[in-house]
Parts: sequence; C-alpha cells; structure tokens
Amino acid sequence: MLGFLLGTAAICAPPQIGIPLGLGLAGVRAIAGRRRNARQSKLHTSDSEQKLEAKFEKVLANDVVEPVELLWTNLTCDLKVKDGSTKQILKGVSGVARPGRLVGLMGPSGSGKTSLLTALAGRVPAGSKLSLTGSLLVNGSPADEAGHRQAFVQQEDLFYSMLSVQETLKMAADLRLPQQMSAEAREAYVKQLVGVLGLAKAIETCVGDEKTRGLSGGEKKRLSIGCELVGSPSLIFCDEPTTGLDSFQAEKVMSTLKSLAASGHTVVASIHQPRSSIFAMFDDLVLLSEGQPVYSGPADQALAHFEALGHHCPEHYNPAEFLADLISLDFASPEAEADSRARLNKLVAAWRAKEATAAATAATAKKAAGSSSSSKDMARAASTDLVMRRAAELPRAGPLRQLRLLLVRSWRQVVRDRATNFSRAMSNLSSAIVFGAIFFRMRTGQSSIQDRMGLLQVASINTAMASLVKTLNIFPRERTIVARERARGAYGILPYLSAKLAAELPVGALFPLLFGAIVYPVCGLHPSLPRFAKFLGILTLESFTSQALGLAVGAVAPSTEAAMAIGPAVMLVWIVFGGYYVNADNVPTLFKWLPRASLIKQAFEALCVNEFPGLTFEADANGGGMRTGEQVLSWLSFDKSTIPARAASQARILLFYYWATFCILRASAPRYQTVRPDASPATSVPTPAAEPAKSAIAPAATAAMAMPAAAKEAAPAAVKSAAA
Ligand SMILES: Nc1ncnc2c1ncn2[C@@H]1O[C@H](COP(=O)(O)OP(=O)(O)OP(=O)(O)O)[C@@H](O)[C@H]1O
Repeated sequence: MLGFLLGTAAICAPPQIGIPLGLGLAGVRAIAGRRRNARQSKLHTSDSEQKLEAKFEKVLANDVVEPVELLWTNLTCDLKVKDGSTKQILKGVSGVARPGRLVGLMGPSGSGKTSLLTALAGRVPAGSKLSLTGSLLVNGSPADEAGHRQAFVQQEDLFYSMLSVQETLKMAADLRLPQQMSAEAREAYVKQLVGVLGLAKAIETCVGDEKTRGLSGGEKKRLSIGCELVGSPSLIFCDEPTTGLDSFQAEKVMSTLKSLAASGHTVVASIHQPRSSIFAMFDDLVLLSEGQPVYSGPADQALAHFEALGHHCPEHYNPAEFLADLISLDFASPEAEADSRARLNKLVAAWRAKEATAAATAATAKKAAGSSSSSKDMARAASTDLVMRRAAELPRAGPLRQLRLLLVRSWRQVVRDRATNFSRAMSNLSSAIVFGAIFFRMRTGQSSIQDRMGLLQVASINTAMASLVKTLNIFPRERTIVARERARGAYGILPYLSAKLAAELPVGALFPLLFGAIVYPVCGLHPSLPRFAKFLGILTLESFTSQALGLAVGAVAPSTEAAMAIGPAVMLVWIVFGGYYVNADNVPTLFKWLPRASLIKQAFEALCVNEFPGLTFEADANGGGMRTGEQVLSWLSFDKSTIPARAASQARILLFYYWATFCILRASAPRYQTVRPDASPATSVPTPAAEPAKSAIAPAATAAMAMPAAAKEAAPAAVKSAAA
C-alpha cells in the first residue's frame, strides 16, 4: 500500500523530488504491498476491489495525474436585483485551463474574479439570485457530467483549532481515502503530503485560533490546500490564496500551487495584485475588468498583446501592477472615469476581435489534435481515467469508523482547548462567588422564601446562558467546516452529531457541577446530600438542553453574529415563561405551550420541588405568611409536580433540539447550479488567441479532451489489457 503513497507522493512532489523518492522507496513499497495483501485477505476484501486498488497504485506510481482541461465559453453570470432588473456580473467570458499549467485570474476589485472562479468550480449556489449561462466543459463533456475530481480551496481557512497539522491531514486522509488502505500507508501518505506542502517544520504545531497561537497565515493556507489535495484531484481552484499574507508567505503558497501544476494538475487561482515574482509563476493569465474579458492566454505573452495595442509596460515595472492600472477604472473625477472607461472599452473590443479571429483556427486545431493522437495515447488516457474514477468509488470509512474518527477529533478539540475551558470555569466560578455572596447562608424567615426562589431562578438562568453563549460562539464556525467536509463527501450528519455530543457532554457537565457545588452549600440550600446530588443533576441536564438549543440556533443562523443575536432573544422568551415571572396557571390558552417548552421552567420547577418540601419558615410579624415549603410550592402551582416528570420534560426538549439540529444540518447540505446553455448562437471559440507553450502532459490532455466518445469505446479494452 505504500505504493499508493509513493505514487501520490510522486505526483504531488516536484519532479526533482518525486522521481528519486519513487525509486529509492521502491523496496519499501514491495514490503508494504505484502503487508497490505495479508491485511486485505484478513478483511475478506473482494478480488475485484483488490485488482482495482492495485491498478490505482500502478497509475499513481507511474506519476500520472488524470489530465483535465477546463474550457469555458461565453460564460455569463446575471444577478437579479431588487427592482426586478438584472445586473451582469460576468459578460461572456471565455478561456481555458490546461493540465500542468497554473492559471491566474486577475483584475481590479469587483471585476468578477471570485464570481468567475466560483462559476468554473461549479460552486454557485442553486436557488440564489445568480444565474449562469454559457458553456463549461471538462475534457469535452459538460462539467457536471464529466466525473472528474476537483478541489476548491476557499479564501477563509477553517480548521479544528486544537489539532496539529499532522492530525488534520491524517483525519482528512482517514475519512476520504479508500478504507482498504493500511494505516502505515495512510501515515506515509500524510507525511509525504506534509513534505509537498512544505509544512514539515510545523507538523506537530496545532492550527491555533484567536486564543491559542498556532500556524502562520501562509501555513494555514497551505494546510487548506493539503486538505483539498487528499484524493488527488486533477483540477484545483484556489480563491485569493495570498490575501492577508505577507509577501514571503504569499510566495511560498504560490510556489506550492506552481509545483502542483508542474506535477500535472490543472490549477486556477484568483489573485488581486501579485508581486512580480508571483506573476512570473503564472503559465496562463485571465484578465477581467467590470466582468468583461480583457485578455486570456499565456502569461508571458500578455505584455506583448497590450504593447501591440499601444500600451507599453515600462522596464523594471511589476507587470501585474501595470496590467491592474491599465484595466482599472479611475473614479477620481468624471473626466478621468470617462477616459479610463474609453480605454477599457477599446481593450475589451480588441480582445473580443482577437477571440473571434481565433475561433475558426481553434476549430481546425481541435480536429487536428483529435486525429493526431495515437490510439496508444488514447487507450492509456482512457485506462487511467477509468481506473482513477473507479478507485474514487472504492468504499471509504463506514458510519461506525466515521463515528470513531470524529469522536477522537471532537474529544481532542474539547480537551485541548484550555483557553476556552479555563474561561468557562472562571465564568462559572465567578458567578458562583457572586451568587454565594448575595444569597449567603439563607435563613428561614419569610423573606428567605423569596431569596430561595430568586436564587433557584438565577441559578437556572445562569447555567442555561453560560452553556448557550459558549455553543453559539463556537458552533456556527464549526458548522462551516462540517459543510465543507460534507461537500467532499467525508461523512454523514448522524456520525458527526453523535461524536460531537459524546465528546462534549462529559466536559460540558463539569461547569454546571462546579457552579452548583459552590452555590449549594454557601447559600445554605436544603441540607441533604441526596437533594444536593439532585440539584447538580437538574442543572447539568438543563445545561445540556441549553447547549442543544445553541446547536439548533447555530445550525440555522448564517453567522456567529446572527447566532449571538437570535440565541439570547429566544432564551429571553424561555426566561419570561420560566415559572418565576409568570404563573403557568395565568398564561392565556394560546401560550400554554410556552411554559411547557421552556427549559428554564423545567429546571426552575424541578429545583423548587427539590428544595422546598420539608422546609419550615418562621411566621412574619403578624403571625402569617407561608409556613411550609409545600405551601410555597402550591403558591407557585408546582404542588403536583415531581422531579422525574420535570426531568422527562427537559429530556424531551433536549431531544427536540437535537432532532431540529440534525434536520437543519441535513437540509442545509449545499446545492449548486449548473451552467445553462446559452440560447443565443455561439459567438466565439473558447481558446486563447495565442497558443500556449505545451506542457509535458499537454498531448495527453489534448487526447483526453478530444476523445470522450472514443474513450468510452477504448476504455473496456484498455482496462482488460491492464488487468491481463
Ligand atoms: N451574490 C451577490 N450579490 C450581489 N452582488 C454580487 C454577488 N456576487 C457578486 N456580486 C457583485 O459582482 C461584482 C463582482 O464581484 P466579485 O466578488 O466576483 O469580484 P472580485 O473581482 O472577486 O472582487 P474582490 O477582488 O474585491 O474580491 C461586485 O460588484 C459584487 O458586488
């Protein structure tokens, strides 16, 4: 199985590293292969899967990435605005991304880079106000039918902050690689990936967050790329990978992308205004302004193109800056705007004319490329293609394995997050000290009845709020990570939620216990050990229910800020109907369900039922007042209540929130729209006007592009011969 690693390593590593590495470790691969076979026979893996896996290894070991060519023609993105009109964000953009080449998407802010990248990656949400038309082809087939593997590295780097680089990559590998891979092979695969990403020095460093120091911005970005690389995608999209990084880190990130392109991947990265050393890394360049194409072709021919149009880039000038200035609109004054707009219109018109001229040539070239490919090339590409696709379908981690892996991850996150745990402990401790000081050693006078009720109410509110706020702070962010991982098909919602709860509940229970253990004796609540234990149990269950409410709100809210606004507002309703401010008997029929659904009410009522029975109070100055705890319960309308009944109600509310969270998360699985064919007749052929320099694997790419129909016929024969 180490062969798998070596193959992938050879693909991911720059050629000068990959080839010696492959040769040097060939012996180790043989040993690992024998171990794998033994393990597999133990697992009763089916023969066909073993054969497929062997072929998969062979394909990877031969340093072959399935070549993928992405071709977009006349791509238009319309945005419906409020008044019913339409704003064009992309206005008929065409271009190509070839295997083995790094394509830079450049343009001024708001020019449509992110929109184009998102459209190319097929990540425009379905049902949004955006609609896409045009043509998007992968190796000649519509992108949504091509079945290729691709990765989308988003601008924001999100991770479980307490996991190290190695653990993060290993988790991605464990969840997403075929489960037949041995543990050693996975480990070696991760090690190799770390090398490719240049993260060897940071391998044990935890990712970190605002509270805990960890990876630098550049290292986080490379880790994001690494997580997306698991599964060896042919096509890699990267949205503004250098944003927020210093020039050194930005260059390292771009070098990683460049070496991935050099090993056969097709890489497309949007970038705002790179320094000249980064600009020099681009093989191809797509320039956009105001959603219109200004240039699309080899990066080293861009300046010549604009030179021919009368715009000369001064010597020793950063070409990226020159191009950015050239295609930007100047809003300094109406005259400057009119001038820059006129210049831009000319540049766009010149490019459109060049595209139109290239159309006929490209059609002929495409035909020639198809016929010049040897049948051997075609069979090889078809074989590779089929094996890679089928290998990607090998079973990954099943639900139980997912549960185990996710449990380990959540547990590490919860236990290692000392900063959060410390602040939670301090918050509960300080609340306990404040309440302890206010309600210190309550006596048995009439006024102590109110004090006891007040303490029980604030104890239930404090416990609920502490748990809610902590969950709202963390969960919306975690939900985004989960959504990304689910988009890669890493795991299901049920294993995720089960693992999260199993890991978090034991740690989460410590904080209400700490609070209750101080408040109960200090305030002089009913002096009985069983009642003390029940007091702690009621608070802990309430804390879990409040966490579940936080999960449901966090699942539905679009951001942490929104969740922090919605959660306390919902909690306020439960506090009002918490049994202290409004007597349940006086609630209008329409709202009768509210006290029943209030987690505060269930906790407060249970705490009262635990506290008051058996207590006696001194009479007031007139000899009146409530003399027994039972009278107090009756006054509160809690006289028929029992602790098991309240606990059962609380458990029902808890389960309802879990169920709601599950349903919301499942329903919110991202759905993306496909590109609708353009109704108008095709106006251009999507080939850069200038012929790009041929990459090492360009012939394979051309063959793959030209032969989807032929591939279908050639594939079975090719695979048969490979199996033989
Ligand atoms: N979902 C959307 N709703 C409203 N406007 C949008 C949406 N998506 C894009 N736009 C608009 O389309 C234009 C292009 O946006 P886009 O984010 O693609 O530009 P960009 O070149 O990536 O900008 P930047 O470099 O600043 O990130 C902008 O004017 C933007 O406001």
